[in-house]
Amino acid sequence: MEAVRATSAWVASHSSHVTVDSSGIEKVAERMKDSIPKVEWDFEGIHYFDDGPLTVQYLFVLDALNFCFWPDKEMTYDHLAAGLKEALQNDKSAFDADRLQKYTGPELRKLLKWPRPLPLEEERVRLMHEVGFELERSFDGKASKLVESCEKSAAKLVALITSHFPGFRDHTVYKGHQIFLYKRAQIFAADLWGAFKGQGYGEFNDIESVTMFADYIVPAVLQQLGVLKFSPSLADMIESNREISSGSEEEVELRACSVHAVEEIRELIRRKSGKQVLSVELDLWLWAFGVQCASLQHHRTLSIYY
Ligand SMILES: Nc1nc2c(c(CN[C@H]3C=C[C@H](O)[C@@H]3O)cn2[C@@H]2O[C@H](COP(=O)(O)O)[C@@H](O)[C@H]2O)c(=O)[nH]1
Repeated sequence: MEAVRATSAWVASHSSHVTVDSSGIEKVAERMKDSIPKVEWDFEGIHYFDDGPLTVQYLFVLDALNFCFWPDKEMTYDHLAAGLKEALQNDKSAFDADRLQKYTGPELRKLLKWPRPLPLEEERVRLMHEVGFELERSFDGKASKLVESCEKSAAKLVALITSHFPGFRDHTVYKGHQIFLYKRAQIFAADLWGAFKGQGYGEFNDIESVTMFADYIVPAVLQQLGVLKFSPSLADMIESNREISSGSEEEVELRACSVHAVEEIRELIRRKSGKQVLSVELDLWLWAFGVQCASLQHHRTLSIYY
């Protein structure tokens, strides 16, 4: 995750459309230095959990599909998480590696009880197949094996996932430099940590190395908090719901500056109070705040990464 941190910092220092505002960072750090409002993982009560390997399989499939909800206002992350949970409760073998490789678009819709095509449905199906194929080829079909082989290191887990599963390789080229964001690979490590409460499959000795998850909700929250400032043209694109293309300078800056800003907030809290705050905790607080804010205007990019 050092690569995510370093390359995001590089974007922030060469940015043309997004600025990380130091007085905004100061305000948020000051507000949070004594206590970060604690948000429970699964505060929504929508995720499958049985304290065993099937939960790991569920979370891996969930995070393989954890992207691009906005084109259909009603299909949200909550629907996906709850829909996959119900599917698994009804059929414990629904996410077996051989089954994952066979789903069609209409079957996935049926699984999620969704009446119309899902956003980026073909990509979602392709990524399910990829997960099933590679789990079967390299990990006896089990996401739990993948996690076990990382010896309690989130950094190793992210490296292993991104080397085996191309769909998780969330990176881009910005002003000639390769930038890494690894949103879905990192959120899988954080979901394990949150679901298993830092024990068993969720025990990581280096959870502090995980950065925030560069999605489309948190950048908008950081802007509302005065931490990110947008150029007039970018602000106009977001306000008028104009699509921002994947890999454009604007899109990379929105995501990378968010990662960098959360790292700066975390560092400032450490200097002010001596407390080691995790980016994962800051992220969950910011995200939960964002999804509960109905008027939040976020950027719109068609992407399989977030
Ligand atoms: N930064 C960040 N982004 C996150 C999450 C989560 C869910 N995390 C779970 C883990 C424990 C909790 O209890 C949460 O349930 C989803 N997303 C992103 O949001 C967007 C979907 O939004 P909407 O259109 O409103 O459904 C989409 O890009 C999705 O990838 C997070 O935690 N952090």
